[in-house]
Amino acid sequence: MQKVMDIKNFSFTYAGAEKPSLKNINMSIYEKKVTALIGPSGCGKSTLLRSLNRIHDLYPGNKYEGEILLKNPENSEMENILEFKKENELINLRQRVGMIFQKPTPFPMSIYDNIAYGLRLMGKKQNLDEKVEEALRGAALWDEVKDRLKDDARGLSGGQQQRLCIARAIAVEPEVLLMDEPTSALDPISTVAIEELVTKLKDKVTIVIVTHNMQQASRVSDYTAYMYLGELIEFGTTEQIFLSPKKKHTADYIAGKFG
Ligand SMILES: Nc1ncnc2c1ncn2[C@@H]1O[C@H](COP(=O)(O)OP(=O)(O)OP(=O)(O)O)[C@@H](O)[C@H]1O
Repeated sequence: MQKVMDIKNFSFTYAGAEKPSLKNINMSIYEKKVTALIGPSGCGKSTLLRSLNRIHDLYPGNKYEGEILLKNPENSEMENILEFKKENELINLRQRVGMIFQKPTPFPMSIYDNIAYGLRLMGKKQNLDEKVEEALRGAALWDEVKDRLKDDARGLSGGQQQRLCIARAIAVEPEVLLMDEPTSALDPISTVAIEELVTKLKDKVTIVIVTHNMQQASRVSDYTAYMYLGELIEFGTTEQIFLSPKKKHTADYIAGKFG
């Protein structure tokens, strides 16, 4: 199995906080697989996810220790993203490691421009119509919006907006897609649509997903990381974590005894 990211002895402390929110995390993210981060509220799932594309750095003063390595697709070398310093390195990183948030965040512009925006920014201005269509098809939204591409994206339903955000993210061809509880604001039908999409997308992109919903983790992921109080308690294939966890702590959480 190919690793696309490798997290080594990673600790993270928020600016002004006394204690680290993540302590000595070691785990790998495997290419074209879905990895779920699970654990009770406050255990550090979102903090870890947001470290993977340095989105924390939109606020200054956070402290990173250890390494987060990302495979360079051109030469397969693993590069430490914690060493990226220049603004353009970080912008490029966030294009390579995209992010989908809990609440859909469409830009205040048309459906078409939501997708075209990032492509134009990257100078990918040729065959824009085809690229927009491909991204919307990839996010299973094309049929629903093809006759209203010029309409304001904010007029879409919540589930459609989330798929639009996924289309926007995949349009710039990221290597990894981070999803922070992408269905928590959605109804059950929209949730099923996003879960099916996650399964379909892994042909093209590696996915890391934070979820509170254990059934969701077991349905969509190949690997699962169980976290507690800022530490990684257990990491393994989803089957192993759910059916034969090695640690009692993991077993108790999966059995719903706490959290
Ligand atoms: N901006 C911040 N500044 C300081 N501490 C923070 C900040 N954001 C989160 N924390 C702390 O970091 C720890 C991990 O929080 P995080 O949001 O990553 O947990 P989580 O597992 O994603 O929780 P939830 O499931 O409730 O979203 C918590 O103790 C939290 O209080």
